[in-house]
Amino acid sequence: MPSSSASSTPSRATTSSTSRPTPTTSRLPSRPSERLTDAVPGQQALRPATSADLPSVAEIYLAARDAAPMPPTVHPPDEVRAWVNTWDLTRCTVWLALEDGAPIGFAQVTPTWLDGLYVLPSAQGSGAGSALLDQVKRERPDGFGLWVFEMNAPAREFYRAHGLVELERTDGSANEEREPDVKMVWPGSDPLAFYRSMIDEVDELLGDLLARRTALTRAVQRHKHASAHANPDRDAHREADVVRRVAALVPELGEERVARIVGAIITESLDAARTSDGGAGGP
Ligand SMILES: O=C(O)C(=O)C[C@]1(C(=O)O)C=C[C@@H](O)C=C1
Repeated sequence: MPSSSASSTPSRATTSSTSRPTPTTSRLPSRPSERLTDAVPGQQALRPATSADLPSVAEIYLAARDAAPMPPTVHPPDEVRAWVNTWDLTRCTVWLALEDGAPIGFAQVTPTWLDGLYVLPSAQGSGAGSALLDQVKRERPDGFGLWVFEMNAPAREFYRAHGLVELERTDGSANEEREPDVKMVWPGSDPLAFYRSMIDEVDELLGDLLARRTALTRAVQRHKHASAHANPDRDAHREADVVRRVAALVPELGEERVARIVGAIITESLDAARTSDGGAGGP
């Protein structure tokens, strides 16, 4: 079943890829200063959910998902109900939107992710989605991320209209539904710090990958030299093949730029292989 966990900043590996917001569109103005804890007849209110609310939360989730342009849930409704019932409200916060005291929507938040924001189809356009999102922004002033299915155009538009930014797209191979999705972020009160901390995380991965790749270039070179290979240093055909494969993964850069990047990596790896043993190159 889907689960969520927290990380210092949003990253693909730590989100529940099944949490998909519904297309909540706000016709009423959002009310950022509103912090109601008690229901007022005829009006909407927000309050944190308790475990006693989880059955209602599950029904909102099922109804909202059903009506949204989202793929069907992989799990049958009773499994979804049982899963929602396991949510640990000491590890995530669930905010409820209420109308006349009855739950009409909810937002599930971890320290760095908005794992889900769903509003009953009958309450969409009532401002409940905006009120929930404003509450999440107040609670997470340093920013947060979320995943939304690419096909869920109304939800993406809703988030864009509320200042969230689309950052990454996937082919869906990592989510349960196998549907392309999009990572969106709200960069919080200090966007530069938010984006930089995300860059730091990616750079860490990049550094690990560079270390692994450099070690492999060294190992291939040693093998080629030891076996008197016909083409011991550069192999243009092989490099062109590498560039094609990498470029297919980064269409935004295009083959020419990728060729320059891959060329620099190989040149510097070959240089490192010649000038030191690097310790981890293996036999
Ligand atoms: O595949 C090889 O033959 C290598 O030597 C490895 C490698 C690389 O690092 O990918 C390095 C140099 C060659 O020009 C092609 C590729």
